Amino acid sequence: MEKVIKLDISKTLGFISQSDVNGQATLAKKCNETLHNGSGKGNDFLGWLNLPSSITEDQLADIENTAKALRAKCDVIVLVGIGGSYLGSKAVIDSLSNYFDWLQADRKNPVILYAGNNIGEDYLVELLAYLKGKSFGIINISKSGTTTEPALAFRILKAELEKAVGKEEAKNRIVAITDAARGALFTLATKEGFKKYVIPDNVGGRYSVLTPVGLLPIALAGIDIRQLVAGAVYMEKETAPGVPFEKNIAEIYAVTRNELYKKGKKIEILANFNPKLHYIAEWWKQLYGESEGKENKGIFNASVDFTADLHSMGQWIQEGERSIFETVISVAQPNETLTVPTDEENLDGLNFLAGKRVDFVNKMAELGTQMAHIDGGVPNIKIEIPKLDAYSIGQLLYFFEKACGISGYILGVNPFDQPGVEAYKKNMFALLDKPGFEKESEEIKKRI
Ligand SMILES: O=P(O)(O)OC[C@H]1O[C@H](O)[C@H](O)[C@@H](O)[C@@H]1O
Repeated sequence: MEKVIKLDISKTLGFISQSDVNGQATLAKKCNETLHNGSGKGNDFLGWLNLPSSITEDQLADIENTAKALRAKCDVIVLVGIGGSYLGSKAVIDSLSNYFDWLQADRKNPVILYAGNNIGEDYLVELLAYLKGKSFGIINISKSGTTTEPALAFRILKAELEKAVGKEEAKNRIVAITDAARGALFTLATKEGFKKYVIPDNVGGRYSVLTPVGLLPIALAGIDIRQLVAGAVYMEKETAPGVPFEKNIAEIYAVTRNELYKKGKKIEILANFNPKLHYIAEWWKQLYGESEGKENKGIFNASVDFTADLHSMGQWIQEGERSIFETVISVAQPNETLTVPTDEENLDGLNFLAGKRVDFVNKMAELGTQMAHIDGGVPNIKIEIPKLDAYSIGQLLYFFEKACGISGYILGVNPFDQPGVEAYKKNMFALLDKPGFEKESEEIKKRI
């Protein structure tokens, strides 16, 4: 079996035509070239493009050593971060770990928990209660170093860690990943003497999974980051502008989704048939949503976990407004084997499946769903990954990143900024009387 991911757009034809797709080949190629020659919008954020092939042995070894040192000290690691500062790690860790990993008592790797991605008071209190008496460490990730949610969680967690092990030992258990020279987290980490990793200036948060932002937590979870990077390196080559359009899956995916969008398919639903992929979709939603949703345009990104959501959103997908298309991530081979047992009494009527793999049942659900949805007017793009391993996931991440850059340029937006995210922050700061927001505070309070 080939160990590469495959893209199949044949089930969109009928909604769009092959000549619609081919007709955009030159534009897609131009957009891909524009990314590589750095002449497009947001060209100060293109560091992710060659990231896989430029990661050095020293960088990988350093990350692995830090992971080893933390692993030796900590049974639990709290990853503090929001958006691009945690979604990539969680996506990879969840997709490549035993689903019940966090319940295992005899562990080789620390449990990874998350904070700073919400402002839930109960969440933090319950987390602190869990951490009591545990040997824990913190990885604090913030590109800007000024994001409120992680800063707030870190302040609380750091105080707790210092209370538990003392200020000196806490320093050995805290790693900060942030800007090279700016931001509150940079200042704090420098002053306190925490181990620091840098998020390069030219890599935006949602494109940062292959920097220490993703690699350190992923390594801590016991995942082979070299294989992850190797998969991304492979995809970097396969999606380069020199690769002809017919073979360039990033260009084809970017074109296909834009052609569907032009035909009124304004919502893309990323579907999986494996619960471990849930957070890959969450990561993908930030990647595409923040990259393309601007200037009053852009596909709306949604996601579903099948077959669970066939029993909830399945109805809408089958018969609701015909404004959607579906992109399915299909895993060709499971890592484990389980066959349906025979039951003499057959009271549940399932003996027709006896001896069949559970994955065979899943694959028939997938095929049946694809056919039903196409019949219902939902174009279907299929992305097949060979199996859930680090090499395949590395390919998948880079594939989505590359296609996103191309797709954003096809749409005509800057895929590397996110000006709209500031609106809620400004209001929140005004409402909280943050120093520097006095005028906004006065204004907003009149509106309440
Ligand atoms: O890493 P940080 O600077 O803390 O940013 C975390 C996240 O929040 C911001 O508001 C942006 O919208 C995201 O793109 C970013 O990933």
